Amino acid sequence: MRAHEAGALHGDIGNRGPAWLRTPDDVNALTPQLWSRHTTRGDDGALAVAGLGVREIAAEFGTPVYVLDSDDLRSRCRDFQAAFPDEDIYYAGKAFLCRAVVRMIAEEGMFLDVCSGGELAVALAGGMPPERIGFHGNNKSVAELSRALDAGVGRIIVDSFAEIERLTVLARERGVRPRVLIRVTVGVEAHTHEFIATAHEDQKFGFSLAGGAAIAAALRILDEDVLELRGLHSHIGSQIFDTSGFEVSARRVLALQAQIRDARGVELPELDLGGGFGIAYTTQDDPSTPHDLAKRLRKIVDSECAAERLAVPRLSIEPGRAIVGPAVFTLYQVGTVKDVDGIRTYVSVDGGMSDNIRTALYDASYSATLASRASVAEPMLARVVGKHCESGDIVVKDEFLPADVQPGDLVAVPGTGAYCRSMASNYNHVPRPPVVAVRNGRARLIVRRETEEDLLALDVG
Ligand SMILES: Cc1ncc(COP(=O)(O)O)c(C=O)c1O
Ligand SMILES: N[C@@H](CCCC[NH3+])C(=O)O
Repeated sequence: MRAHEAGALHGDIGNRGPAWLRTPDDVNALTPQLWSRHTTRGDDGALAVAGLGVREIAAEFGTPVYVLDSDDLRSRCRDFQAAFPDEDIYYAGKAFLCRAVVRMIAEEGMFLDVCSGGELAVALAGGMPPERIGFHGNNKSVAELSRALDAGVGRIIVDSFAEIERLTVLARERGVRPRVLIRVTVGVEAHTHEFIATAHEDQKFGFSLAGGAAIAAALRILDEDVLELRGLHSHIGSQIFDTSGFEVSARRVLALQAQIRDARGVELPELDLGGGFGIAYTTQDDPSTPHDLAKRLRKIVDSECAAERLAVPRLSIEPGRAIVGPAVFTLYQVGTVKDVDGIRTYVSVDGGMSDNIRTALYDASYSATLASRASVAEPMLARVVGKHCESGDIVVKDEFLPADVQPGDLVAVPGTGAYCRSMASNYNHVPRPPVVAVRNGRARLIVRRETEEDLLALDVG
C-alpha cells in the first residue's frame, strides 16, 4: 500500500478527495495501467473486454460480476516467465483460485502456491501436477499435511516446530521423504499496510532469524533426515513497490544459508523470495515490470552469494496479485445516487464489501469509471459504496465520475482480480458474484453466481 492511502478513509469529511486526485481532463478516459490489456472504450462509449461489451456481459450474467480478461492473465504469466526463465514461478493461489484458473496457470507452465487444504483440493481438481505445488500455511493440520503427502506435492514450506514434528511422523508412516523449505522471518519492515506485511518480528509467520529459531529448525531437519531440506523461503509482504525490502531479506536469508553451510557443510540448492509485487490501483501507483524485478532480484542474490561465497541457488518467486489483479474488473449496476449536501455524493452499487473487502480492511484505494456509456457531463467527485448494512461499506473512496451518473448505469472498478473474490463473503446474505472469463469476444462462466439456495444450503434447522 502506498503512503497516500494511509488514513484517507476514517474520519475524513468533505467532498475534496485526497490531494493527489486530480480532476480528469476527460472523465471517460481509461488509464491504461489500471485496466486489463484488452479493455477498451468502444465507439458506442461503453467498455469492452476482448471485444465484448459490458452491457452484453451484464445482460447475460447480471451484476455484480467479476470480468476476467483471460488472455491478460496468461500474458502476465508469460511476462514473468520471460523475465525469470531459470526460476520457478509459483502463482499464489490465495489471490484467486478456481478450477479454470488452475488450468490456465498449469497450461502456462506455472507452479502454484496453496496455503490450505481447500486450496490444495481446488489445485488438484484443476489438474495442477502435484510436483508443481508448494504448500504453505502457519498452522497446517495433520489432515492437510497427510493430504499433501499423499498427493505428492512438490514442496512443503514448513512454518513451525510443531509442523516439523507432525510432518516427520507422517512422512515416516508413509515411507516418503518430502521436500521442504523453511519459512524464515527475516525481520524486514516492508513498506506496506501493517496487515499485509509478513516479515517483521512480531507476527505469526515463519521461524525468526534474529531469535535463532530459523537456524534451529534447519539443523533439526538436517539431523533428522526424514525431510529433504531444499532451501529457505522468505515472503516480506504484499503490494510492495520498493525492492529495498527484498534486498535486506535476501541478504539475511543468504547469511543464514552460509551459517547452515558452516554448521553442517550443506549448501541448500533453492531459495524462494516470495511474492508481494505491487500493482496499480490508482494513477499514483507505478509498478515495476517483471523484467525490472528480475534484474534487481538477480543482482541482489548474485552479490549476496558472492559475499557469502555461496553457489547461487535456484530461485523461485510467488506472485499472486501481479498475475491476476489487473486481469479483472468488477462490473456493478448503480442503484442510487445520493448527494449529501455540502459533503459528498454517494453512488450506491449492487455489491460492496462482500465482493471487495479490501477498502474496508486495508483502507485500500481503488478507481472506477462509468462503464455502460460515455458521458459529456462534468466530472464529479463521488464515493462508490455498496449495499451492505455498514457505513464502512465503501468500494472506491474517491473518484471522479460524470455528474450525470444515474441509477441503471454500469460502473466498473479495475484491479479486482486479487483478493476480492477470494476474500468475498456472504455478509447480509448477499450472494457472491460470478466470475466470467472473456476471450476473443466470447464470455465463459467460470464461477457461477451464488443463489439463495446456496445461502440456505448449510442451514440444518
Ligand atoms: C507466502 C506468500 N507467498 C506469496 C504471496 C502472494 O502475495 P502477492 O499476491 O502480493 O504477490 C503471499 C501473500 O501475501 C504469501 O503469503
Ligand atoms: N489479502 C491481502 C494480501 C495478503 C495475502 C497473503 N499473505 C490483500 O488483499 O492485499
